[in-house]
Amino acid sequence: MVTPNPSPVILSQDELKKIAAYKAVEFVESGMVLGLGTGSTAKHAIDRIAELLRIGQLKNIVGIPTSSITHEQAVSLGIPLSDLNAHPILDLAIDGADEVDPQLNLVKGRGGSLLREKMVEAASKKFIVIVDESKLVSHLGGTGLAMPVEIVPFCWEFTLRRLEMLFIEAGCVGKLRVVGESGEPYVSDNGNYIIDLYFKSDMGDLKETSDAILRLAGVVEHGMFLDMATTVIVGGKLGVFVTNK
Ligand SMILES: O=C[C@H](O)[C@H](O)[C@H](O)COP(=O)(O)O
Repeated sequence: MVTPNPSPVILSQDELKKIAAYKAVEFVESGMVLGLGTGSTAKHAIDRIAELLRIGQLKNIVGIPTSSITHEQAVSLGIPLSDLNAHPILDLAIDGADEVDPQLNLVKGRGGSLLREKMVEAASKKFIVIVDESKLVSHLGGTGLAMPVEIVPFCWEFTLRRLEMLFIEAGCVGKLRVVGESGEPYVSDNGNYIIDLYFKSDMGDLKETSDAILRLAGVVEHGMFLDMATTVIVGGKLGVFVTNK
């Protein structure tokens, strides 16, 4: 489905994110338990949900945040929150992504959140992904950008080398994510480190790649979200595109 952009004005990337986010919020209904995503696109959706709650167009929403930063945003906007213990099944989750392939597989986590996102989104009956069109790729990892893997801090260099060895034929290089120029490891919401994997050639079969990473002791989770999204909403210069699985 395509909603054409009626405006001839050139929209910024952030405006395209906002359009996708607002479209996703049209799928939110009163009484829903909602997974609240993380990142600059999800932030727009959360702002919009809070606005609709404020003006009474939405009622009785319970939000399940996917990161501490989203938790803070939702609290500051007065969105009622809970967790997976109290709500093991969610009606809908809305979140951004770093890459989306034609089968609606995703790379997520370049902003540092992936484990809580995956837990919440895997527990949702529906998962709407919101992106601007720059996130669309023909195959995951083909952009040469990072595929994040969350690992335990214990002997992280050992785990990094093991990850590289797994994909040595694909020319895989791993880098510990650090905070700015400090050189200090980035620490996730869960107290873990993140290794960014860069593939010189194709990642290969995605399911096999996923399984191989998850089999490695020391790995907590990775940023490939395979077969999880039920809908992707893309904000593009020609309009908003909605694709359902
Ligand atoms: O780690 C961050 C999350 O997975 C984000 O949802 C993802 O990076 C997309 O973020 P943004 O909407 O800011 O591009």
